[in-house]
Amino acid sequence: MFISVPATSANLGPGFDTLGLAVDLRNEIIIKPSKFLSLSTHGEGADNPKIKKNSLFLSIFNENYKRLSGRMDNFRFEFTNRIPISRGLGSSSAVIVAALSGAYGMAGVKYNKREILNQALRYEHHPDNITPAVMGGFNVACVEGDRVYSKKRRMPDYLRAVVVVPNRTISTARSRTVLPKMYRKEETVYSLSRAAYMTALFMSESWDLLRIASKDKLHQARRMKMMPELFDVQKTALKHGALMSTLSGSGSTFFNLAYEKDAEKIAQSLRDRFPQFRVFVLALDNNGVTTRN
Ligand SMILES: Nc1ncnc2c1ncn2[C@@H]1O[C@H](COP(=O)(O)OP(=O)(O)O)[C@@H](O)[C@H]1O
Ligand SMILES: N[C@@H](CCOP(=O)(O)O)C(=O)O
Repeated sequence: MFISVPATSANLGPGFDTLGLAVDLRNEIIIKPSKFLSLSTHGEGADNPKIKKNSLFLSIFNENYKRLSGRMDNFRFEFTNRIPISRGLGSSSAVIVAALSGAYGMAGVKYNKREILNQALRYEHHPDNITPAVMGGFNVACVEGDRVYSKKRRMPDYLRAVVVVPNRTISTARSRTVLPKMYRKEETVYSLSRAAYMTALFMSESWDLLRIASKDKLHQARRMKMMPELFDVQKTALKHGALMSTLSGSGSTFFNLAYEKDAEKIAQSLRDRFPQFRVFVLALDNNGVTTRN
């Protein structure tokens, strides 16, 4: 079984825990029956013993494979990781979605993407990464009980994501602990209104007002203070024509949306100013997780 799952950029500024989109940077997993458990890992994290153990993937795969098949069998897992880890590109969501897709596939149980998404919610309680990782495209999502309610919009091929990946990680869990427990009404309305406006802009493909819609007062600035050079990344991207420039998820990556015609120029300006960071120009993904036997 072959599984491919995209990276995702969540929040998109004010859409904390609700807005997110998928980009064409994918982890791939091959699963084959085997006499004994064997793992191989290439790419991101391949030199990290904790990542190589793949405990997050294996624990979710084994739990759900047993739930679905009633058996515990051995497999060979071959991981090709292209999604930087703990950088705000939804690497944990990609693992969760891939493990669930693999468990259903290897157990021979028919499933749809909505089932995978609702199962993924058990492992990651904010839906803004898992939803685009499953569905692809731009998604607005909310949670009611144990279900995700979401709406997808396919992204046009004339847009690109210019992502700046710093050389330092930010754990999502730790990054959430620095956020306040309470917010002033003004801050909440500031972000709430822009998240709603951004959704309307994405759904109507109105790209030229995203700079207004993508401002936030709930989480972004507080997180960027953990890596102050990110303020300069944002300033540089906007100066060179980015449609919007936001912290990707909990960071450290910065997500810059651009027209394809401007993307390379923006990327080069960022590479020149931040040679210590990786800069990728990526197409937007509309497929989400895909599998084939
Ligand atoms: N390719 C991978 N293989 C194994 N574990 C992974 C992989 N990607 C992510 N993880 C797990 O997810 C954790 C990162 O999750 P998180 O801090 O939410 O980062 P991100 O912002 O990328 O989602 C890692 O510490 C690891 O436990
Ligand atoms: N809404 C979450 C998104 C986390 O995204 P990730 O890619 O950093 O895991 C948050 O802001 O904590």
